[in-house]
Amino acid sequence: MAEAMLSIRGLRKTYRGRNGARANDGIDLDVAPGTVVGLLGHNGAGKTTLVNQVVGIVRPDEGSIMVDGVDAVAQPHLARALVSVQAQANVPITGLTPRRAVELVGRIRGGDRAQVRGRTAELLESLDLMPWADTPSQKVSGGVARLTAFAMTTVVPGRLVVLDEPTNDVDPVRRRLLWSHIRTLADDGAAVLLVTHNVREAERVVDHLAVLDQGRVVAAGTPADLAADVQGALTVELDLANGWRDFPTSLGEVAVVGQRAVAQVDATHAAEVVAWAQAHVEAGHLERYALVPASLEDVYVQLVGPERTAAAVGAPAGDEGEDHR
Ligand SMILES: Nc1ncnc2c1ncn2[C@@H]1O[C@H](COP(=O)(O)OP(=O)(O)OP(=O)(O)O)[C@@H](O)[C@H]1O
Repeated sequence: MAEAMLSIRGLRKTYRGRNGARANDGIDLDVAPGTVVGLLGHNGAGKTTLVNQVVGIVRPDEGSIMVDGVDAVAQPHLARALVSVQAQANVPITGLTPRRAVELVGRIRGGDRAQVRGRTAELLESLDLMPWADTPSQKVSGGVARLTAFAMTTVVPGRLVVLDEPTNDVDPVRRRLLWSHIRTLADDGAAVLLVTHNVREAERVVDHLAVLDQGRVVAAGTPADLAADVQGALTVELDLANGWRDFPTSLGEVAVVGQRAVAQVDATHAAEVVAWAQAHVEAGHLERYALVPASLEDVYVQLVGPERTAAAVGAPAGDEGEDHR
């Protein structure tokens, strides 16, 4: 990997207060120019805390954060100038239109008027936002507001671009446009740190992934490295007819949600499973079935587990603000 634009070592942060959440517990992470690094993790895993420390909103207890050789803990204002951030919550743009908001940020970030105008039009066009370009912000949908926030972040991108859940609220067609923009940002030389829950889609654009769980990196590598764990595994998806539930023991643990059942099977049992499923389609017990290679999302779920996810969605530790700069 080229020399890192963002280099994090031994990052620790515990929020003070009643519940004392240990949000980051010794994180190491590098993002090189020209690459997209995906940061995955369940709700409360510590992703936003990490981002907030990179941009100097939250002060780490321990560890170092270097942005292009600048010590972001000691000199957050210098580091911030090198970073563009799309925060998890959209910055309010009341009184502006998407076009005005994007142009304004471009000018604030030092872009020249004509360049900013051109780049804004290009972004609005390619994200399919032109129908709302000149609509007052209070009348645009959540997805359009999210895409506008992305355009504001990338109109004059920093050398490090941090995107915290950029696809939230965005429809599937525009999500594709967005993913391709994210890839282009890196291909044009930016180092991109992408926080997302959308494992399936992120897999197509990231070069490296880090999975956070309870404030620690529990797995890291390329999508292929991480998916190697499930090579040879298949996922069978069944659409059940009329509440039918008679699964053979060879399917192992079957997760049923409503009329949909999902199980992992070994590739060596594929023919047997297909024969079984086909017979039950013909008998009217199954509407349809599909056998697909196990995905990175399956690896992710194995790593962080649904029970952890449920536990993490508890009440926040409180103490808002005290630890903020
Ligand atoms: N300002 C704060 N004061 C106290 N605790 C906090 C604060 N911000 C976050 N926490 C706690 O720190 C832990 C990590 O939170 P964080 O927001 O970093 O997770 P996350 O991975 O970004 O979650 P999500 O995907 O839901 O945004 C959680 O237990 C959370 O409740």
